[in-house]
Amino acid sequence: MSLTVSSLGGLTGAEAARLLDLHGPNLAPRARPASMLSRVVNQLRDPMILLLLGALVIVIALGDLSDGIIISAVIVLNTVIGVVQELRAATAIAALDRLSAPRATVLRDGVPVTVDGSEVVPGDVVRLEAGDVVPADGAVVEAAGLQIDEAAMTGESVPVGRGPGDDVQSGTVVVRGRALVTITRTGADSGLGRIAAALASTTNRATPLQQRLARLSRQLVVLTLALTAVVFVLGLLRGEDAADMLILAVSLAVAAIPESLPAVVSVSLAMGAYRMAQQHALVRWLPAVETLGSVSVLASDKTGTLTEGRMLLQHLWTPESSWEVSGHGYDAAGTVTLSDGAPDAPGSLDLLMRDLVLCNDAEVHGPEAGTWRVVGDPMEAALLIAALKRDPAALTASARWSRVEEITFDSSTQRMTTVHHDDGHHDDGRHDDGAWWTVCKGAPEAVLDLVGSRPGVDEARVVAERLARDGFRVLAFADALSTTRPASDRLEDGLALRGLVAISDPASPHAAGVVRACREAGIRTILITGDHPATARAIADQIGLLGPGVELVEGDLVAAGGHVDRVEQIGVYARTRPEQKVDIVAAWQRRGAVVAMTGDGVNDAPALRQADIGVAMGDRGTEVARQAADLVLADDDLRTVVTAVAEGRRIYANIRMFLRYGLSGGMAEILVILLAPFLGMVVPLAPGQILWINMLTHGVPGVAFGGEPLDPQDMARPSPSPERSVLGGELLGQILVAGSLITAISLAAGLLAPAGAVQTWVFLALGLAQLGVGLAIRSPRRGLALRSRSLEAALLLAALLQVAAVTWSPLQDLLGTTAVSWSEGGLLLGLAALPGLAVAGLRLLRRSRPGSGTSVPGAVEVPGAMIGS
Ligand SMILES: Nc1ncnc2c1ncn2[C@@H]1O[C@H](COP(=O)(O)OP(=O)(O)OP(=O)(O)O)[C@@H](O)[C@H]1O
Repeated sequence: MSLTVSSLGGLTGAEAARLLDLHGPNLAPRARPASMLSRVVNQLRDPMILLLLGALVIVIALGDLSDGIIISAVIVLNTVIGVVQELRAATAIAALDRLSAPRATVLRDGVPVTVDGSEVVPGDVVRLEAGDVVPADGAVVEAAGLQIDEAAMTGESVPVGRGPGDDVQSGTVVVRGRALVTITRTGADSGLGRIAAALASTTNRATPLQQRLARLSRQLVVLTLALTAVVFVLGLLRGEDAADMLILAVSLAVAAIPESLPAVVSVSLAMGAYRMAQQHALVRWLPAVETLGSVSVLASDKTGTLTEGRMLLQHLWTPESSWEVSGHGYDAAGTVTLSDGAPDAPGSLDLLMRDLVLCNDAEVHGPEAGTWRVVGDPMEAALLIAALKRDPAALTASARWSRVEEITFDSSTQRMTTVHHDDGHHDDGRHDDGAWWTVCKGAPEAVLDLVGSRPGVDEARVVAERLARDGFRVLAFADALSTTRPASDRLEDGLALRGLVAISDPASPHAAGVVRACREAGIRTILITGDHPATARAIADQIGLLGPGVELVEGDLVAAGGHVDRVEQIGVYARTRPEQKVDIVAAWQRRGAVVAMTGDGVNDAPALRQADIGVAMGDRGTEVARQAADLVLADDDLRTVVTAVAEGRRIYANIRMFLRYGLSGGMAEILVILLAPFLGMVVPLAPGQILWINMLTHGVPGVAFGGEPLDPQDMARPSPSPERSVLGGELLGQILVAGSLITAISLAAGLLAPAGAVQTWVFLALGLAQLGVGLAIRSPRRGLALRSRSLEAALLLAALLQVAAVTWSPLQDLLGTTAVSWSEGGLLLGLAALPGLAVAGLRLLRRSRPGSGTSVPGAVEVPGAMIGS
């Protein structure tokens, strides 16, 4: 405890504020935001836009002014929309960045407080412990077993020991021990600042989905150019007019371009991430939004994730007697009383209590309003609170034992040991050399093996096993008194059993609901814990993780690779070490699972990175875990993972819905142009008309598709992995069906058209049919919720504009259309409705087929009203 009662009081709040003004915030220099010009140029460099520019040159050369105007308008509009969307996405991402900013614990006015990493100033005293990221450069003032991983700065991944006087650099990670550090340099002056400045020029990479879509559009462009050339040459060979053929070729090129595709995707992702943030799910990098929907396994840790994490010490046991502790959570109220029929043994209780206080790194402050405020490990705090219930002066009474040495807690040894020295001043005035008191606490197996076969040990094993079966986390304590200082390499020699404590950490009231919601959503939940198998089993039983055919195994089996062939049967892993989490995740991934995994410890970082979606708790997790995670739960609530998964699925489904809509329309346009000449229609659509259709059908409803609610069917199973083709599954087939239907009715319209009105009829039928298909593929609605009607509104607006194009004379002139009569209009409308009706009919048929997922319960219990509408 020497570090917590340090003479270092840190800065006062006022000094810190002044220094913050003077030195500026502790932020790494950011990449300069792209200039407007570079954003515009970026848009124009898009291959699709280049193709349009080519088309523009050709139509102008041919003297086709109205088509030229439309093409120019589309280029300008596309660029403006692209830039605006990019800016919106950038703003959303910047907001996310701010939300997931690192934090630091500094001493202000002598009290440890958690502040934003950016508020750390030179002169601040920062408290570091395992799992912290050093927030700025500083010098170590006090340290206990401090080990720092400097890989971020030096690339050297073996942790190095650091002691008083040594420097620590910002961005490095505390893997063990604790320290107080005085900050010397912050922000751009610090080590990380220098690295960040060097990296500031690197730009954000596209997400996998964006990359695949970019590839898809490049392929479309190449395909189009090839088709265009073929059509052009064939037409010339047939003896058609060269200018006509050129216009046809340009039309074809224009038709095939899904202009709005990249914008729809990037905006869907960024806005989705922003919406998730509002629901407390902070996505730390955009591709995670895509992957989230595909998660099929959720590997959760126990403490604080599936349990409440508010621990309460309830039983104490020594070989002499046993006691019960009453109270709730961190409430100050509670008493320590002898168990029924147990003999009174105050001496043994006193010594156990002293061990609880001494071998402990937590702090409690208060109580305020009857409750302690806890700093540090909640389990250790529970020990302090129990000691205070017995003796309100317990902490001061133990203060004369100053800690002189320690072996910090390590998940792999599952114990910690501290050595304390008493200065030799006795209450009666005597004085001697003092005494050394060594305390070891940890998992019962770890501690009891250490003390060997001394009296009480066998009974302790039995008691520990019984308490663990009741769901308690059990810790064993052993200690030793000596008149000489124990040798550093033999601290744990000669320890004798002191006793056991049982700590309850009840299952969170939401845990069972999360497991159920995940199951309904096609996600398998597994529990990975460092705790005793009996404790793990008790919790797993309560939350419905274990059932017939589901096994609980221990970490040793994982170490031996025994889990690999039977991961599907294993529901709970107990006594696992952090490094084994990586093996468990990898075994699932080899089976094709997409794994989300929670973790909070410093050792969890590798597993968080290995998982497809690493999940960290925003409040409770260590800084390292947060920085290694893809998803940070700002409310520390596991239910938020389910919300985020639902949002991920919604985004993915909507992108695919838009692809289905956009690509089937594009396909129809190409087929109509390619096939029409064989039916005697040389140029069935002018380039301007095609662009008009594209602008209407994609532009207006495009954004609305991104806002579509989640189809309850999609909540029943993970989305296809984004690693697979975007067009995978049924999507390609659906595009072909809808595209062919639209083609058929458009060609029919052309054939039915009176002489001179072919283009108008094809134009009207093709545009309206696409909108009809859009209406048919949108996600099903429940009730009449107005909020979710934006797609219908967008489609209606587009339909009205399409009609205006053949009825309003300025647009008629621009697009080269002619008026249609009411009866002709009715006929065309009926024709245009057919593809949409057919698509809707096919969908009804598919949904009513048994096993198609209709029977899946739509009501998934997740917070927030994100699912459904
Ligand atoms: N501060 C500590 N001092 C001594 N022993 C501890 C301490 N913390 C945990 N232990 C022991 O080590 C075991 C493993 O703890 P660890 O923190 O590695 O588990 P974990 O995987 O984080 O557990 P969970 O999944 O419940 O979060 C615990 O069951 C406990 O017996």
